[in-house]
Amino acid sequence: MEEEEEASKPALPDAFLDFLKENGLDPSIYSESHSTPRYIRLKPGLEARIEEIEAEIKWKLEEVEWLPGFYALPPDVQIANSNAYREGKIYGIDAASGAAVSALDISAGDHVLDLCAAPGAKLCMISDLLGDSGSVTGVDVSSHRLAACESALEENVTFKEWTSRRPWKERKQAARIRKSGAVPSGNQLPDLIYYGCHSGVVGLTKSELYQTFRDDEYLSYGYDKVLVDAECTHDGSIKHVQKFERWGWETLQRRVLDAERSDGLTVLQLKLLTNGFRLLKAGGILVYSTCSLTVAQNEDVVRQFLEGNPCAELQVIDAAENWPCKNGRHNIDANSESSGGTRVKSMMLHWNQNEISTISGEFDLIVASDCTFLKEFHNGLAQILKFLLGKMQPSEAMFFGPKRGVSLDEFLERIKECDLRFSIAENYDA
Ligand SMILES: C[S@@+](CC[C@H](N)C(=O)[O-])C[C@H]1O[C@@H](n2cnc3c(N)ncnc32)[C@H](O)[C@@H]1O
Repeated sequence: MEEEEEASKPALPDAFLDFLKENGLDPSIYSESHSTPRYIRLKPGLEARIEEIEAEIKWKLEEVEWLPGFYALPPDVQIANSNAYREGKIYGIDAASGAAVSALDISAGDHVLDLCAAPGAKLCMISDLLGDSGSVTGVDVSSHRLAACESALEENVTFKEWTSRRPWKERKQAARIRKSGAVPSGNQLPDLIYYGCHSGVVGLTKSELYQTFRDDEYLSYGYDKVLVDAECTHDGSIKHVQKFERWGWETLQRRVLDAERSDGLTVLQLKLLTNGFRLLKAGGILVYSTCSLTVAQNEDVVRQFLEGNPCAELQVIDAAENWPCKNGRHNIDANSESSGGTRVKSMMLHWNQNEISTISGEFDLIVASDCTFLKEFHNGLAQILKFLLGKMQPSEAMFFGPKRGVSLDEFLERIKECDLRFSIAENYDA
């Protein structure tokens, strides 16, 4: 029995096993690494030609039911020499990468920023989903990784431009369009920009990119969707960890386990997330993803970001309902079961939403925290409160939040205009 257990143990060095233990991760996920399938994505529009593609790669593809356009195949099936691959009918991309892109909920005409784009698997998929509408901007700091990205794009999508820096004239023009409030025109082919850390993104200058925004200044311009697929320790990529068998386990120490590097990484991750959010239009969607499984590089980074950016809101990913992993909805369902006879339900509600007749006048008590921060939403928020509060019985809304500038006073003016009464209680810890 002991021998059997020993045999099924993954052959990982002790230092990595300690790292997994410290981070509460189960080492058995690495034991199947040699049989973990690889994934490909089919170019949209080729669904009817799947049999022809299977003949070209000499393998029957297994559809990934929860991720449209994705297929699994065993790790030892070679596709690189097949016509299907060479002609760009299929390309290799992990299902988890596909999930991150599908969480962006890309629609035709979107302007998308991929902030850590190289080597470009997700960028290819974003480009595919946009077709010839909208635009995609890829950014990365590593020129050699961007070279790989450029090749991937050349093989898989058409793109307009590859530049280390947008020309001054073009940046000026983009800044003028932004100041005039005009929406950038659609039908742009992907605009690939290697721009180091700054300059050229939606017309922002370097100083604008790094300036601190005023409370009421959060972007009415910017990208519809932003992907921050941050630099990380890659410990969650089973295939990546497997490569250390060839590279030598000693390099794992430097690349994954070095605590100092991890601390530096979490600072970088938070900065990337914060910068990505700055470039997101109000009401846009940002996806933060990593291929690490540690809480420090994921939940902790997101928590710190949300603490510093009260106007950002965490959302349940609608596309994730059928994903074979834990998600927000799983928690909501678990909580609703633990509330006895009380009905618990979640829904998305936009403050300026008009069509909410099914829940209007339903609530005795509404609790909200820290949401009076954005002036442009004060009217919508005050009106929706009036709409939701019960009219036949006494009802009230409680707002919690720190006092910031005059935004609360201004919100209360809108509350008065809606004929609602209010009182303020201040109670701060020393
Ligand atoms: C996880 S990889 C991105 C993978 C890519 N999204 C894909 O699907 O192929 C992280 C990338 O972040 C880049 N990176 C690291 N620091 C950066 C920074 N300050 N700004 C932009 N990119 C950065 C790295 O060069 C690396 O290519």
